[in-house]
Amino acid sequence: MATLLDSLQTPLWIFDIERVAMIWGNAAALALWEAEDLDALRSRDFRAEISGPVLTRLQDYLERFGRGEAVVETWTLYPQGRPTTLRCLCSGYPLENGLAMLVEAQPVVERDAEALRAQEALRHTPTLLSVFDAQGHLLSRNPAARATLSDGRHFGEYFVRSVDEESVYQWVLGNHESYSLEAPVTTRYGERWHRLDLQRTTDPVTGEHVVLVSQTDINARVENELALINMRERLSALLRNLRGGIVVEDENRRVVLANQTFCNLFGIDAPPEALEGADCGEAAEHSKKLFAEPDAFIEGIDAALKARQTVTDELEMVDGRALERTYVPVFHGEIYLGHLWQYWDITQQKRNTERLEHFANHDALTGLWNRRRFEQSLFEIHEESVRYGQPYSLIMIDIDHFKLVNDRYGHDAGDIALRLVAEEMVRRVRQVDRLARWGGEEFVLLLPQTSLDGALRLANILRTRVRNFSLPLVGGVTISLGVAEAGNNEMPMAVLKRADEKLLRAKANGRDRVEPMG
Ligand SMILES: Nc1nc2c(ncn2[C@@H]2O[C@H](COP(=O)(O)OP(=O)(O)OP(=O)(O)O)[C@@H](O)[C@H]2O)c(=O)[nH]1
Repeated sequence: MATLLDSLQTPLWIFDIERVAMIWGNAAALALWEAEDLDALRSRDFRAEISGPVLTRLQDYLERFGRGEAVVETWTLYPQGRPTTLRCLCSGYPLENGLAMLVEAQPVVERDAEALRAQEALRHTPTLLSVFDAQGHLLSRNPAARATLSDGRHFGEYFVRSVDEESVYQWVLGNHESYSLEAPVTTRYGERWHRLDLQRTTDPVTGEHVVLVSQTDINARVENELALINMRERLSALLRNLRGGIVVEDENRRVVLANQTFCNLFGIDAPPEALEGADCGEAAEHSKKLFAEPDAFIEGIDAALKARQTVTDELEMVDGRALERTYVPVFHGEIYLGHLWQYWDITQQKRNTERLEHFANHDALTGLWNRRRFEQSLFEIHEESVRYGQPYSLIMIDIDHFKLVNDRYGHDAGDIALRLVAEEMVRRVRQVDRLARWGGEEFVLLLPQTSLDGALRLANILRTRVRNFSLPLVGGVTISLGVAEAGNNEMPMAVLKRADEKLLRAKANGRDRVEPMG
């Protein structure tokens, strides 16, 4: 019997799974396991050769062997270093105190081995593979497809939207070799985006046309793309609707995006979309003539691009408009992606500010500085005078008997008289002199770099001019003037007080005069 078994080409062996030891093997098995004789095979340590998971699997088989079942396993051994794939029929072999495993091994010819390996690869690949017949009925699936896709038996049940199903049928009918699409499909985890590659091929079993579908999950990528598109759309809508003019440039100074307000501000007739891709350097050269200082417009751009820091400046246009320009560099981490220019028409805002500033500093009736602005200037001149050791003088001026003017000719005529007297005095003083309305019918004149003599001379000239000045309706008025030169380290308010005292004296001494007498 042993001779018969030894003459078989089929390797046979009995393996004690519990002890992880070989009990017996025929001659073909000894050759396969590269053992000289049976003793060598029996004394071999198989714990080093059989992996843990395989051993666990074999131990699980014991129960099945006990029920009389056989199991088919595919193993690859390496006698003389050559891979030899074996299809092994494993069954139970009774021992005195348990069960061993009888293995009948059938070497697999190389072509079959390849097919088996390919089958194994398909079993483990994460790509979902399905085979459909030409009518779209499911023929088979790999484990990944089975685990992921819903139980649908027909191709059409894969797709969430019928439009995709439609296009695939078009392909099936159109007799093309392959077709790819990205579409939302129904999976066990809900609706997911998949990339599907369809390949027309021949069924090795029936010889009929079949369709092999391999699919991969691209949900994360599609979601990112959708989020990006969504964000870009929202951003463009935001920029388009901004009240300011916006132009976004890439790192090569090509327009990425502009809005309508930008086109309006720069007098561009084309729609903002037409600017995309335009060279901003050239466009700026072309637009510089719109600005009161064309070179400053270009220099501002160059400086901002060089510094790559957010900066804001103001530009005056030849047509009188004022623009505020802000440069904002755009970075992704360390990488410079380009920049954004923002232009606001601030003409009205500037006018409002100027108007407010004027109201805050000027007297509404005469247009002269008011007391607040005058005092500010007085302190500045005082500082200068202390620093450079230069004199300055003050003249307090009051119209004589002005109450009578009002009483006789009315308040409106009084107003006109006040304004005209102020204008007449302004005409005579120097550019550097500061005439202000101190209040009521009283004025104050600040004369930088002027000593008492010069101030007295001017005071008399003013007195004469006003006295000789003809006023509508009223006829004429006279003024009284008190003059004081600032003393060393004398505070401005003290100088003012002295000038006021002189004015009171001029009034007391008969009006239409200057005190001190020159
Ligand atoms: N029309 C007009 N009158 C003003 C204004 N401010 C002050 N006055 C008037 O100026 C007059 C000043 O009167 P007073 O302070 O008595 O002095 P005066 O009549 O000029 O007499 P003397 O200064 O002593 O020469 C008052 O009648 C004020 O109502 C103004 O803005 N418009």
